[in-house]
Amino acid sequence: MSGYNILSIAGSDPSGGAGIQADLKTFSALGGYGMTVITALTAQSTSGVTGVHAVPAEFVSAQLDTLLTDARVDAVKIGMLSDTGVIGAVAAAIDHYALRNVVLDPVMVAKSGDRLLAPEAVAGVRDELLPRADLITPNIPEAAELLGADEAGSIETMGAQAERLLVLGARRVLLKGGHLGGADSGHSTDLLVEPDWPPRTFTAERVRTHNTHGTGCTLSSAIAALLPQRDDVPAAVRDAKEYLTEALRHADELDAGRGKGPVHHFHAWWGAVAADH
Ligand SMILES: Nc1ncnc2c1ncn2[C@@H]1O[C@H](COP(=O)(O)OP(=O)(O)O)[C@@H](O)[C@H]1O
Ligand SMILES: Cc1ncc(COP(=O)(O)OP(=O)(O)O)c(N)n1
Repeated sequence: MSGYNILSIAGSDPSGGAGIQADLKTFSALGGYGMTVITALTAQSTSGVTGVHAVPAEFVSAQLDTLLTDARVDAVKIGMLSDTGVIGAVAAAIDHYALRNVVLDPVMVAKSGDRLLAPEAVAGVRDELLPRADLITPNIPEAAELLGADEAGSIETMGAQAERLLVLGARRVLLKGGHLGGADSGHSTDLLVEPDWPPRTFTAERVRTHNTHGTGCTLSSAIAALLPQRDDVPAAVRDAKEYLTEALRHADELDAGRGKGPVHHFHAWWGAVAADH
């Protein structure tokens, strides 16, 4: 037996830039075996979302039960969830199957501005899933929605909001700084906050590209793929960010639509770097 099984519980993006499709590309590039439980279909391109068709909660449970009574799962990435019924189904499966290495990307709104989680379901993510995940990876607007606060405008406020998410029951928070403008906009800094450790920052060059569709999905699925390999959250975050930054550097090579294009999962590059770790 070799290799790790990584499960994505998320929505489908036909453009291939975000959601289940981005997750599977990431898992494969990082040496994982990808599995999927689909929570919603979106009609989506690089230019935006024109429709969402949620999978009924009972059928999300059926997918989870069928898969998890058969296969070992070494890590889980949770993305788009749509509604409270689906949130309940996923929370129940985490408990029943004692899922580990659970990374929750609390997806709420696509970069195009289209809503992917019903506003009334935000409380469900906060109360049902946030305490069950080993790591949550909100962006700045998602952290603000979870807290009912204004959006952070500095690394200091990001730190304070991440601490508040710990108080709400999160085990670890990676607050992503991609939406932060301002003085240090030549860099892209994320903040990892966990109990009993000083906050850690992960900084990369800010890649000058318009093509950033799926950055959040790629980062969270890369962390999930790397957690069983590294067995250390900061090391998995460090290497996942390195993978994402390289995928962003190659984004302009793709021609996948007229809007905000996807990042490029550049397999050959990771093969070379993986050998160094
Ligand atoms: N132009 C960029 N160059 C480098 N890293 C970026 C860039 N834009 C976003 N990132 C990184 O991508 C990840 C996700 O970004 P963010 O925009 O904060 O979340 P989301 O994609 O969920 O909205 C973070 O690690 C962030 O630092
Ligand atoms: C089906 C689906 N899931 C998640 C997202 C959001 O993805 P994200 O990585 O945050 O990238 P953007 O859409 O914000 O570029 C999505 N769009 N679709």
